[in-house]
Amino acid sequence: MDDPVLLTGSEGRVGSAILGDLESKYEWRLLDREPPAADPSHEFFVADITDYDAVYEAVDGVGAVIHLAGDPRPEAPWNSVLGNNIDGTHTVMQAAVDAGVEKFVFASSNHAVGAYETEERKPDLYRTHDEFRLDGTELPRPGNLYGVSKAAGETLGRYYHDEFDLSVACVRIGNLTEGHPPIDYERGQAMWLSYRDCAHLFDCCLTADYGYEIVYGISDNDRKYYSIERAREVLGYDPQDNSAHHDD
Ligand SMILES: NC(=O)C1=CN([C@@H]2O[C@H](COP(=O)(O)OP(=O)(O)OC[C@H]3O[C@@H](n4cnc5c(N)ncnc54)[C@H](O)[C@@H]3O)[C@@H](O)[C@H]2O)C=CC1
Ligand SMILES: O=C1O[C@H](COP(=O)(O)O)[C@@H](O)[C@H](O)[C@H]1O
Repeated sequence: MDDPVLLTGSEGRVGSAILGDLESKYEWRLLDREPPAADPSHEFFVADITDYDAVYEAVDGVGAVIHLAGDPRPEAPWNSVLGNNIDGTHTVMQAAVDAGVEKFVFASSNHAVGAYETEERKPDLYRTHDEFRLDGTELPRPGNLYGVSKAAGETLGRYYHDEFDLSVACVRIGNLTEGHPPIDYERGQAMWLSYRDCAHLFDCCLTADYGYEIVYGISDNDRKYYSIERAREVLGYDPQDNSAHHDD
């Protein structure tokens, strides 16, 4: 990717994992509604993603977008996910298509499929002996309104791919935690995504060729109920971390 890359939600946790490893690899444009904490070393747009004109200005001239901005709270209320996650994602995708962007990487979530974790399956599906796997071909099954908003973002991506030929990768991110997997939290350990695997996976999304993809964003954990085979095959994802290699 020789053209600049727009990173929305750059001031958050996922943004810092991505920039931590990839800052010097791409020419970044950063966008967040919060101003940068320090002097930014990249072009920075303070804007709300529901503001089409501001987003278009940021996206015009980039080759790819990594879209992270949104309300990340599983308990977020409808008015917030409707505005920040659904309207915001629609605005960024529409502006990307209008500006002729080729590739769009969408931060989806494990919560788009959270309701597959039924009482019958829990807690066994969080453990190594259990062979239950979601692989991205299943229908969305959200367990909260936040998950509904992520499923909506994936569907918007499908539409913009089919109608406008935008390459779209939806990454159903698990639990991004810095330095070590979540402690005393089996579910979080099964879906742990380390910072370096996060940066590597989004790097793969910028460099691989694809049409429309849904992949899971977790490290290569022994415990897992999300398959990472599609991410390996299509994107060349080769994670280095595993929650089993930590003591907690
Ligand atoms: N951290 C995690 O483990 C996971 C994160 N995700 C998704 O990844 C994305 C990033 O998550 P985090 O970095 O953890 O969240 P975060 O809250 O740390 O960062 C989100 C950033 O987006 C910005 N933002 C929010 N609404 C905005 C708007 N309307 N306009 C402009 N900027 C806006 C915020 O100011 C913030 O800097 C979110 O879409 C979240 O749903 C998905 C699964 C897991
Ligand atoms: O989508 C998200 O998922 C992670 C993990 O979910 P949790 O239910 O184990 O907390 C969450 O931490 C993050 O905030 C959210 O955006």
